[in-house]
Amino acid sequence: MKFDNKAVFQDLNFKLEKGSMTALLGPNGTGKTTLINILMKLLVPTSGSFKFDEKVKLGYVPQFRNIDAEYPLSIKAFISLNAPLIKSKQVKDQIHHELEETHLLDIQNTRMGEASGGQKQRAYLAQALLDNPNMIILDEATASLDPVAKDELMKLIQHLNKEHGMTVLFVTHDVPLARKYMKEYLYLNHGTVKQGKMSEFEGDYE
Ligand SMILES: Nc1ncnc2c1ncn2[C@@H]1O[C@H](COP(=O)(O)OP(=O)(O)OP(=O)(O)O)[C@@H](O)[C@H]1O
Repeated sequence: MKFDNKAVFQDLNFKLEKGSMTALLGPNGTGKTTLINILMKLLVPTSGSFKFDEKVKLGYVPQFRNIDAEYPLSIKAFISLNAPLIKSKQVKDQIHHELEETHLLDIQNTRMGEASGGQKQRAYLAQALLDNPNMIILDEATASLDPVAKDELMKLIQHLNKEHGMTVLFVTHDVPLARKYMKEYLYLNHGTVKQGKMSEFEGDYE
């Protein structure tokens, strides 16, 4: 991938297996977000190609960013933004199910603006789950969350992987967190990528 003739990375060659849990690691500015944008087809690579199995359905949880304290929608209404305006019983049931799955049922009427960082990220996850993805990409979704909220989100991701076979690609700078929850790593640095088992990841680039 090049921007203005400057290569961000080249000769990337990797494969993500169905049901894998991969941390996408790398120093600032090495192209993690660029790579994700390519995978999500938001960016076209300068050259090269990639292919998803035709059964792959992608979901996405964005980087943590704070929502205005005055934001008027409830957690439930926010999640429902990703559902048709006129909601069939089936859609209503699914919203209920995703609220339950992400442990937000009891606080579904709390305003998003008042929710904690962890609750907001779980709401983004619930919103993504409404599309029934079988692969989920998380872009620094735990950055700036406190340790308890990080663990809660990661445990949920782990549950989705174990119980629902969800393939996970998790962009993070948090190597200890990746060691705790991820099974594989992709390490982007010096314009190329290394892949391996998270338990064998050496190096602390921070
Ligand atoms: N649209 C763009 N036009 C020009 N340069 C870009 C564009 N998008 C990204 N870049 C450059 O590409 C490089 C990779 O950026 P990217 O945001 O993908 O890195 P990153 O690994 O996600 O960084 P971080 O860890 O800080 O989030 C950077 O040097 C960035 O300035």
